[in-house]
Amino acid sequence: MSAYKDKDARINGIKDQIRVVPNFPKPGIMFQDITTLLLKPKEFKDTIDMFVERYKGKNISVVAGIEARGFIFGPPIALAIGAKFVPLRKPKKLPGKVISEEYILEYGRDCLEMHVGAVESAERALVVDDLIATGGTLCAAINLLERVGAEVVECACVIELPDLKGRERLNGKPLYVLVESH
Ligand SMILES: O=P(O)(O)OC[C@H]1O[C@H](OP(=O)(O)OP(=O)(O)O)[C@H](O)[C@@H]1O
Ligand SMILES: Nc1ncnc2[nH]cnc12
Repeated sequence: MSAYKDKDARINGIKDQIRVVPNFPKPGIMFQDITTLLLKPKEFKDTIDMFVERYKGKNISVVAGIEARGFIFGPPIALAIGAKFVPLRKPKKLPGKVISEEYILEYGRDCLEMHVGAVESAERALVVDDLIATGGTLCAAINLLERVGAEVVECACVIELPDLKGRERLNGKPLYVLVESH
């Protein structure tokens, strides 16, 4: 689902603050830069508020944020809905026992890890990131959570690159995005 199609008045303001940088980090990539959105308190707050309005009261006990940019949007959402925040990190960053999932990116390969014991069986989880491109990263995050028995209620991203069809890799898990970029 995309809030963009709902024509919420806040959406255009959010979209306008995302800078598109051609050919970064590699030729042919149109990089969606959310650091410019973070410089604008109103639009940054609108972004968080829109997610909080959607997920408050949905009995979500864990917000899982994906390194690095999911660490910007995930924690304020978690605090506002009364959920814990669990970081899903790149390899060798977490000090405790972890489970790992490898995945393929638009511009390379990577791996996500989660601390064993951070999420318990039957918990209701929301996965948060800034952007879905090919969907490989979100797919790895969903797998990590489901391996420990959690129910992934939805994935939430600020931006979707719909041309890359990442949604189709989420095995039917719902995805909610605020902005589509072509
Ligand atoms: O849908 P996908 O094709 O998997 O791509 C989306 C992922 O790519 C970006 O992160 P990146 O891997 O560049 O890491 P970073 O946030 O640490 O820079 C973005 O923040 C998502 O996490
Ligand atoms: N085009 C893009 N912009 C920003 N982050 C990305 N991650 C994968 N593709 C991306």
